[in-house]
Amino acid sequence: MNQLELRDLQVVYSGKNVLQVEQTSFERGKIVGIVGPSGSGKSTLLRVMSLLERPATGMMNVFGTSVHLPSLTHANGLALQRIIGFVQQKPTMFDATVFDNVALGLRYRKMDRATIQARVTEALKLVELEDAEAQRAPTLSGGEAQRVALARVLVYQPDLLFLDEPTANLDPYNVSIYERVIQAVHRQHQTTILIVSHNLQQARRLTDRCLFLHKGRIVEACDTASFFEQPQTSGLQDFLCGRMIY
Ligand SMILES: Nc1ncnc2c1ncn2[C@@H]1O[C@H](COP(=O)(O)OP(=O)(O)OP(=O)(O)O)[C@@H](O)[C@H]1O
Repeated sequence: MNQLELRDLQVVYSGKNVLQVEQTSFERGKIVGIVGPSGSGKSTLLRVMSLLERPATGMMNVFGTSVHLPSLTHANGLALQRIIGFVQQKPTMFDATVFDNVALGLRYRKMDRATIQARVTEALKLVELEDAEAQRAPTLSGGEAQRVALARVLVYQPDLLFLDEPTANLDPYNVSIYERVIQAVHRQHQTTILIVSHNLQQARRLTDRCLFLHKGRIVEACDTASFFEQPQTSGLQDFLCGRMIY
């Protein structure tokens, strides 16, 4: 099965339903944008799909393998976790060199030194930070840190790449590097990419498909051109026009 699918997903915080998805699927090898107002559940959705958080209910089927998310243990989820690359909104840089930060996932996978060296060099070159290998990661600028965070997941060549507001707070130069990298990775590896973005132009530039999340529900999901040119619901129409929606 060439799909990533969610069914009967529900996330509840302090008695409040913050995410409720009956069914949605993502075609393998596509870039999908997730947009919606602040607090609509976008980051929660990515955290749950990255297995960092367990929902109250929900099944996820990843290319034919089905998992019951609430009961998934760390040990049972490990194989799946290893094909997922998640870059969080505010990535943590460990107090080590850029090289060691990027090598982390490969060391967990017990790869040999030569492979680690080659993969890290390649990933840093891709994000245009090959000269920063020896720099202490906490001294990086915000834009550089975001690119290192991306290199840190690209280095293990994930099948699924989840990006949460990857270019918020970056200048146009860093945004364009970041977008080029995403497109190059997608072209080369046909990675399935989900990207949360408040930058509607970016969602339009990068994605094949978009979904609109409002109050924890997927209200609209379609190809990117239709999403922006023919929004069906008043919620999405208002959102795209910059009107406050409730
Ligand atoms: N750990 C938590 N405990 C309680 N409530 C939470 C927790 N995490 C998120 N929430 C709530 O869940 C809702 C969805 O949050 P989420 O961060 O997923 O929204 P978002 O769409 O990503 O927002 P933004 O665009 O502002 O980043 C919000 O109302 C938020 O306050």
